[in-house]
Amino acid sequence: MDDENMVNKLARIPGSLAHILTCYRQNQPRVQNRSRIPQGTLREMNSATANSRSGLLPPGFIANKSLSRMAFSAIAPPRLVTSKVSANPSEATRPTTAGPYDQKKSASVTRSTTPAPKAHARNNSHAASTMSRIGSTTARPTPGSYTASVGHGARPASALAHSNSSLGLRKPLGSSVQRPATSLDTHAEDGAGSVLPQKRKGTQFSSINRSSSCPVAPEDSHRSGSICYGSTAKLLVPFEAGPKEGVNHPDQDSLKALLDPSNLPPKPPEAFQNHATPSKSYSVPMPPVRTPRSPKRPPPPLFLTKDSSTPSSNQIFQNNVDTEWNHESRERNMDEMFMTFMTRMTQQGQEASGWKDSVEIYKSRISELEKARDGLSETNLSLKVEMEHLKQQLTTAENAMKEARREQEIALDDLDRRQRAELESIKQENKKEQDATAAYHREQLRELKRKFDSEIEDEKAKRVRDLSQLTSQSAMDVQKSQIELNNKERELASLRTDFENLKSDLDRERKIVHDLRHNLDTSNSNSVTLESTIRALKARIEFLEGGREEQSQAFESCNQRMMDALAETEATKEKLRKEETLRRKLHNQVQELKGNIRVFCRVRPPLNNEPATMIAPMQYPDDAEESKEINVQGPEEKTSLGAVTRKNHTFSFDRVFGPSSQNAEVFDEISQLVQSALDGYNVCIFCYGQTGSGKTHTMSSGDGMIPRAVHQIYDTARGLEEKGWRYTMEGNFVEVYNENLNDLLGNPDELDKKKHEIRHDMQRGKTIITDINTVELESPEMVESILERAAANRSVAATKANERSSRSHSVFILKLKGENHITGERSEGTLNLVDLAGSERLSHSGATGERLKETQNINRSLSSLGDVIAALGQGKDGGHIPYRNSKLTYLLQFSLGGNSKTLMFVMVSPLQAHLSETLTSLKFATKVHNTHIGTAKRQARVRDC
Ligand SMILES: Nc1ncnc2c1ncn2[C@@H]1O[C@H](COP(=O)(O)OP(=O)(O)OP(=O)(O)O)[C@@H](O)[C@H]1O
Repeated sequence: MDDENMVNKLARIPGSLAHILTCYRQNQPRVQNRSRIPQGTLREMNSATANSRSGLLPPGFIANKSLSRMAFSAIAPPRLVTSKVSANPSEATRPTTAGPYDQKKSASVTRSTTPAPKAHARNNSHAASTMSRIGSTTARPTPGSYTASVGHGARPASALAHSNSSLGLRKPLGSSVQRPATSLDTHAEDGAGSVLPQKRKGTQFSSINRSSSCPVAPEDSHRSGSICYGSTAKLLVPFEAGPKEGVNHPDQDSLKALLDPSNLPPKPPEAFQNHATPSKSYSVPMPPVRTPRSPKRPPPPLFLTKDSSTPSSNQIFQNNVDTEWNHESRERNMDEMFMTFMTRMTQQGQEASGWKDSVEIYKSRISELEKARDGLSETNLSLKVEMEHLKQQLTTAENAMKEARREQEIALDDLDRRQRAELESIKQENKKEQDATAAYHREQLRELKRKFDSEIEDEKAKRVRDLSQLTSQSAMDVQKSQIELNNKERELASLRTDFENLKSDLDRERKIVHDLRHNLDTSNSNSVTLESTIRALKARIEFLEGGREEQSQAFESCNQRMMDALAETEATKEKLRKEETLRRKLHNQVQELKGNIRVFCRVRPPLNNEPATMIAPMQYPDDAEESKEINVQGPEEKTSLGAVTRKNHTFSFDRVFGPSSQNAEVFDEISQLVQSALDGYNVCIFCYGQTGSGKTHTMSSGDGMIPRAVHQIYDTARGLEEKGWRYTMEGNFVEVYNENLNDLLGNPDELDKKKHEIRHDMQRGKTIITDINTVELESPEMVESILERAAANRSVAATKANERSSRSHSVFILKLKGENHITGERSEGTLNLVDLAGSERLSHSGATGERLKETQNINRSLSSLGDVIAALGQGKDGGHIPYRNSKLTYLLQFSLGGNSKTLMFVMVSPLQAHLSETLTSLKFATKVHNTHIGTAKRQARVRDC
């Protein structure tokens, strides 16, 4: 009673669960779900709710927890879950009053919760039509709608609903329905005890989720009314089995039958499966099910679980018995249950006939399949034939392929052979090219070697030339130093002389002073004497004034004697002039008698750095007498018997000067030729000999022939002044180098650059050189400056090229013009002092390049000189004399002819090393010496007086 009171109290609370249940009981439309809850259940719920609110847990709460949850879930508004989407909505919404054997309205069962319209379309071809689930719709709410079906394809995913729709659930309760055995299924049967193959359990024919991985959560399952059974699933079975649900017995056996997997509908035939869509949705021909409609409202649902804690159906039933329901309603229920049972029985009968129809359908299907199998067999046979044909083609193709492979191998072999042959030929060509390239490179190497050798030779020759140039430069420097030393010595001597003179002057002054003092004394005494003399003279005047006539006569006699003396003096001078003319004539005759070309030989002394071992043996047989011979021992020669012998070469000249001879002695011999130049003759004195033999020393040294000649000329000219002669002297100093004329008194920078031409006045016998500096020698001292200037220019030129003194001819030209103002005579002579270049032979010099050119020019000019002398010696004065063969002979044309006097110095080196050149020079000089040049002609004119 307390509970009832409590329930009543709760029922009065609007919105409370008890209130809702009360309203529901009174058929008041307060909620959509009009579930009828059994009193017992309601009481339990009320009790649980009360306990819950009071915070006390009633006994068995835990065991009944899920049940309580189900209770809440049961009163919740039905949830619409689409478990199947019919391909034909009209069919889905069609009432379940369709004919049970209408195949178009056969049930369609799907496992998928997703719509699969195509599956329905395909199933149509197998006479599987969509079967709308029989059940109530939302438009017709059912109070116990845990299995609330859907309208228009939307219904809760109720497992029971599936059960109803499946074939298995249409069978009578407690019996398993085996699907028709077909030939296709035989292989799938596993033992006699199994009603269905194990693999088919829980497969396509049931929408009951058997695995623990139920797609719907347990709680959701409660709401949706689906059944998930497994290890953790709780079973929710609608107590109120709606007519469309097919579960009309709330007893335990019926529930077990529902849950028995063997009651699931059989697997559709394989042929059907073959045509099933991948969506795993398929249709099976369903036996016609006639859905009975419950004439009355179904009893209130009974909540059951599979758990042991759930009271069994008997208990429930016992509880129901214990409830306070009235008997009338129970009788009504029993009647209804009986009616339902009867309906079910009738339905089962109808289903049995439906199964028979299904068997018939299966049989026809089997026959169709057998036909199909026959067709497939034929197809298989044709395919085999085709396979055989293909095998033959394959064999043929393999043979062809082998043949092609063999041909390809042959072709590859040929190609390989050809490539080897080509490779071999390429190798041979490469080898030839390499040989040719190597030969070409060897030739280039040889050419380069030759080129480098020649360059090395040139460089060596150049170095040798430079060395020689340096040597000669140093020799020149030594010579210069020696000249400077000589000058200094001369200056010192002159200073000493001056000192001596000053000393003597001082002595003389002292003597003069002494004399003056003495004279003063004498004068004093003389003055006394003079005074006495004056007195005596006064007495004499007085006496003479008495004898004037006698004195006049004596004066006239003295004057006459003086006039006689003057006449006698004039006669004497005239006689002297005549004697001078006669002397010149006689001098010239003497010179002519001596020969117009004379040869002197001079041997220079050994130098300090030349020991006696280097000196060649030379003897001077007539040194004490005339000194005209020289004996030279030739180089050692081996006789046929092996004895070493030396030839004696004796040469005879106009004069031979030995090593001890001095320039003064030499000049004495040539001074007469200088006099001849003063007398108006052309004189040519040249030195011939090899380099270093003493030519420059003889000709141009401080006491050489040139300065001595100038001094002599000055002295002679001064002496001739009293005889009426006045002389003017002009000097030129030129150089013939490489057949070019250079002015040694000009600008040194113009050496070898400025061109000078030689012009001859054939009528006057004069030679003119263009653009040449002429120095008038006003004093004999000027010749020294001339010589120094020329030597300086040659040294400058030597630094530019080589030793010019030995590689060029130098010609000092002194033009002497004399005029006798008494007699009117004029003379014009030329003195040429020539220092020839070294006469060494080309083969001995070993010269190359520029030096070779010099040597060739030197040899040519010396050879031309010899030719000219030889031509003159042959008496061809009127004939052709080859003066033009060289610049030197052309320059000396009027000094080498018949009216000129020529003196040749052959200079000899005392060195053994120069012996060969010495002999050559002496032989050449002998030839010149043996030449007789015709009578010289004096260039003198006598002015008509
Ligand atoms: N009679 C001599 N007495 C002393 N020394 C001499 C004599 N003759 C030559 N010499 C010396 O010998 C050296 C060579 O003489 P020199 O230069 O005159 O020869 P060269 O024939 O003129 O040579 P180059 O042809 O090169 O001019 C000089 O040092 C010179 O002083």
